[in-house]
Order: sequence, then C-alpha cells, then structure tokens
Amino acid sequence: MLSPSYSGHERSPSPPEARRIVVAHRLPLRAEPNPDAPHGFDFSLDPDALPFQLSRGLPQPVIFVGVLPPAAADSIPESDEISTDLLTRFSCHPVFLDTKLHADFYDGFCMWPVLHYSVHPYNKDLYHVFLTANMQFANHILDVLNTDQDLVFIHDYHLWALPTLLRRKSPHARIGFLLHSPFPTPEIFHTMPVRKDLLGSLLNADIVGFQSFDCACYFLSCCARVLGISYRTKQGYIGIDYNGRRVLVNILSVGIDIDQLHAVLPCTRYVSRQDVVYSAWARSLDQDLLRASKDNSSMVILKLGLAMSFRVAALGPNFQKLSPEHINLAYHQTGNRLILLDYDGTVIPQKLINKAPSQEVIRTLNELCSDPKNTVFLVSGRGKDELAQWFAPCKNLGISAEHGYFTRWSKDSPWESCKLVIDSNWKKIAVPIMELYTETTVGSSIEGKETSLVWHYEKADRDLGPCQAKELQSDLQSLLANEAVYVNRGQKIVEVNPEGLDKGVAVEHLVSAMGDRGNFSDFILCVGDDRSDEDMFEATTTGMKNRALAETVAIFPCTIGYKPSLAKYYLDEQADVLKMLRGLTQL
Ligand SMILES: O=P(O)(O)OC[C@H]1O[C@H](O[C@H]2O[C@H](CO)[C@@H](O)[C@H](O)[C@H]2O)[C@H](O)[C@@H](O)[C@@H]1O
Repeated sequence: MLSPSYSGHERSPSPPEARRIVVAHRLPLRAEPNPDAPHGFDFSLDPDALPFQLSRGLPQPVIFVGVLPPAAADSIPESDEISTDLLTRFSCHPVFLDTKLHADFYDGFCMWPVLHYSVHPYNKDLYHVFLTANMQFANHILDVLNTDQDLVFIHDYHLWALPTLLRRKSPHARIGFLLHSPFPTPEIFHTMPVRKDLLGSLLNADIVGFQSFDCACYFLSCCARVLGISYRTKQGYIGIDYNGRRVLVNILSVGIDIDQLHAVLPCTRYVSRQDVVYSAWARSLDQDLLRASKDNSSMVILKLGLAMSFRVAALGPNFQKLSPEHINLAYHQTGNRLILLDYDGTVIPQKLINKAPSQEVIRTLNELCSDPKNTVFLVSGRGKDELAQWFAPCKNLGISAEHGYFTRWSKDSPWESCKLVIDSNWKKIAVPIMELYTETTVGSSIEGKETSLVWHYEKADRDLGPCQAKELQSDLQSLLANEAVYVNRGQKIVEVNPEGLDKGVAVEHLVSAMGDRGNFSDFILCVGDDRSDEDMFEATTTGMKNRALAETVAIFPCTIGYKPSLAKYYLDEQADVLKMLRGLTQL
C-alpha cells in the first residue's frame, strides 16, 4: 500500500512566468584570461556552444547551468559574486566542481564507451563520483528553479542521474532529458550493474529525447527487459505509463544549422537541407515538454524508493475511495445508466482456478440488468465464445469481447464486429517467437484469439515465468516495431493487440452507438483492475471523442486497489465490487 507524502494542491494562485533552464556539462561561455578583469577572465557568450544553439527557439527567459570553460573552471573559486555576475550578464549559473572530482566525473565513470558499444568493468567508486557531481549540478539547478512552472532541459549522458536527483527534491519539476549519444542495444546496456537506476532516472523525466528511432527502440526494449514496462503509441507519440505518470519518448534528431553552414562553406550546393534547424528543434521540444508535463504536474505525488532507486508514483488530484453513499445517491438520481465491468480481477477474483462466473455473479448481474434504466456491459479481453457460454443465463447482459472487437447487446442479438480492418500478418512474426518461449518455459502456453495473440505463464515456474515474460515482451516490441500492434503485460500474460483496438475505443463505440439510438447516458460506472482497463478510464473521463451523453452525467471510473490509475475512484479489493453492485440494486 502506498502512502501519500506530498500533496499536489500546494500551488501559488498566480504562478510566475515559466523559465527555461538549460543544463549541460559546460556553460555556453568563452573565457579569455585578463589579469585586469574582476575574476582574471573576460567572459563572453559562445554562440557556437551546443547548449546555446539548442536553446535558440526557446521562449525567454532562458537560464544556463553548467561548469565554467576549462581554464576559468580551474582557477576561479566558487563565490556569490561570480555567480551573480554571470547570471546577470549572461543568464549563466555556474556549477563549481572540485578539480579532481571534475576529472573523475568527466573521464572516470564515463558512459561514453558503453553508449558506443565498448564494455568496461564497472567501478563502484567512480559511479559514486558521478553521482556526487550530478548531485552538485542538481543543487545548482535548485538554486535557480523557481517554481513547478519552470522547464528544465538536461543535455546528455554526463548528467544522466539528474532527473532522479532533481525529482527527489522537486517532485513536480518539468524535466526533459536529451541524449545526444547513441543508446546501445539491450545486451550492451545489460552489462551495467546499475542499469535499473540509470533507466529509472530517465523515467523520472517527463520527456526523453533520442537522436534516432533505433536508439528509442533500444531504450524501450531495455525498459521492457529490465523493468517489465511497456509503451503505447497514441496520436503519433510514444508514451510509457510509469507508476501513474506518462513519460514521452521523442525522436529529436538535432539538425544542421543551414544558415551557419552557408556562412562558413563557400558552396553548399551539394548539402541538402536538414529536416530541422536548431530553433525549430528547441521550439518543438519545448511544446512537447509542456504537453508531457501538464498532466504529470497536477498529480498527487507519492515518493517511493531511496537514493537512485527513488521514483514517484502519481495519483490524480481527486483520487478517492468510492463510497457506497456517493455512488448509491448518484445511481438513484439518474435514469439512463451505463455500467461497464471488466471480467478477470473485477467481476471474479484473479486467482481462481476455475474462471467461470459463480452463481452469485450471475445473480448480481441479472439483478442489475433487470432494471430497464440500466445498460450493463462486460468489457473484457476474453474471446466472445467463452464469454457467451459463461453468461448464457444473463439474457440482457451486453458483452464487449476481445477489447471491443466483438459486441453483443443482449443474448438474443447478433455479434457485431468493429469496423477496424485488421491485418494479421504480424502474427507470422509473433507466433515463432512465442513458440520459442513456450518451448523453454514449462507450463506456458499460447492463446490465439481472432484479433490478438496471448502468451500465458500462469502455470509456469513462479520466478522463471515473469523473467521470461519481460524478455518476450522486449523481443516482441523490437520485432514488431514496424507493425500496427502494441504489446501489453496483463495478469500473467503478454498480449499483442492491433493498434486502435483497446477497451477505451470499445467504450467510445458503445456510447456513440447508444447516442445513435437516442439513448444518452446520465450515469457511467466503469470498473476494472489492470492495464487494459486504464484505456476505459481514460475514455470515460477525458478521451471521449463523441460525447453522446446527457448534458449532466455522473461518471465513476473505478480501479481496484490504492494505486496509480487514470480512474478517479478505487475500491480496496475485488470482493468490494460485487458488494457495491448489490448495494446499487437494493433500495
Ligand atoms: O479483460 P479481462 O477480462 O481482464 O481479461 C484479460 C485476459 O483474460 C484471460 O486471461 C486470464 O485468465 C487466464 C485463464 O483463463 C489466465 O491464465 C491469465 O493469467 C489471466 O490473465 C484471457 O485468456 C486473455 O486472453 C485476456 O486478455
């Protein structure tokens, strides 16, 4: 059970102007020795420095954080005077590192080799030096970080640990991390003993940018293999749902500054124009970070883990236990109700050996369906035939099977299939790899549904099953990267589903079909327990494109357990679901 330790409501009434804080190893400054100058150097802005170039499209004010140019860094001691001077004149906030610490940090625990496929033995002491230096950067950023409104852009692998170190102190900070080096294959990344902490740090950012699609894919594979987390693509964005926060993964190739190239080359006839220039790059990154951090920063934050394993879980600001009084009142005040129920883990316990519904479940659902004011649907990932057989005694129950691909409004109505054109060619890639894992994992099996493929490991060895599942998930994600499918981890399953088919789309379809019949719901209860149900919660709260609902509608998206979720409500355990449903039908 998680316990809240930070509230997301503590916001100033009129937030000050958001600033952009650009953090890189070195400040974009030039330093010319001059014994007569106040600190022994004449400083000027270095327009060629990458952090400066990459901030050119950002809205002002921009503040740079980093160490001084080499000669100045070695001879100017830390003082308020120099910090204030550089901040005032150049918007640069210097980080002062002890010379030895600086050298050990920069050349010691250097991620450059591993990022370029050269594996070096891990040195624990140098890792601590790396963390100490990153911590000093974090402290300097916190000196200038005004509010949760400020956007922090962290450049490159020297500062890899910064997202975790910053988030520990400032849980709502808006953080973008940009890797300008390649990200290696999972096999190479796996050689780093601190791989979990390093991945976790990137996931503590709101947006992680890579130079190429390949690098992003390797990162996503590592997330699956090391942490067991999947990604989804939606509206052109790749998102990872991590402990209730959404982390965007971007491909942000830095282009060539064509104007600068024209200026230095006599003839640029043969140079084709790169896709992005720096200013456009920065503008697009800024927009993406604003978008990515918008939802995350309004969440109630729960702090989890210590030191570099620190991470935050996020709960919606209004996440609350669903009280019987609250839902009963809304239920009895409304006359056109839509009740959407997931099956496994919601209507029946996850751990049952026999997954068929009990008599009590059938009775409760029949009781709900007997009220003409109710439209009751099971929304499940299971196949239609199994559900139809189990729920044969429920004449008026609607069933949405295979994540909404098949819909049946009652026992006597025909199955309708959704209009999505499904290309199943990806199965030719996915089946052999699933078969390989089935051969090497005793007790595992493959389930082929009309639209999707599922690898089950419920009956496999308790420890081996989850490890194999992570590996399989990662392999499937890599191999199917160019197919219109997504890979999900569910309860003891790894499932591949076609893009555009999820329980959120299923719910939208039901609501709009009811609207077409002039049936506008004024009450929606939607209960589920796992990842696939989050799409339903999202659709009922924010995502409904076709809001064919009554003008005033009481919406109750409800998950099971106190955990990060897009649902607004939770019930403590599965057994509470039937109790709550029975309570609704009792006057
Ligand atoms: O959407 P749901 O109603 O939660 O259904 C999700 C999956 O249910 C089934 O898998 C579950 O039951 C299996 C035994 O029947 C068990 O081995 C597995 O661990 C459970 O997750 C179904 O087989 C899947 O296709 C559904 O996606």
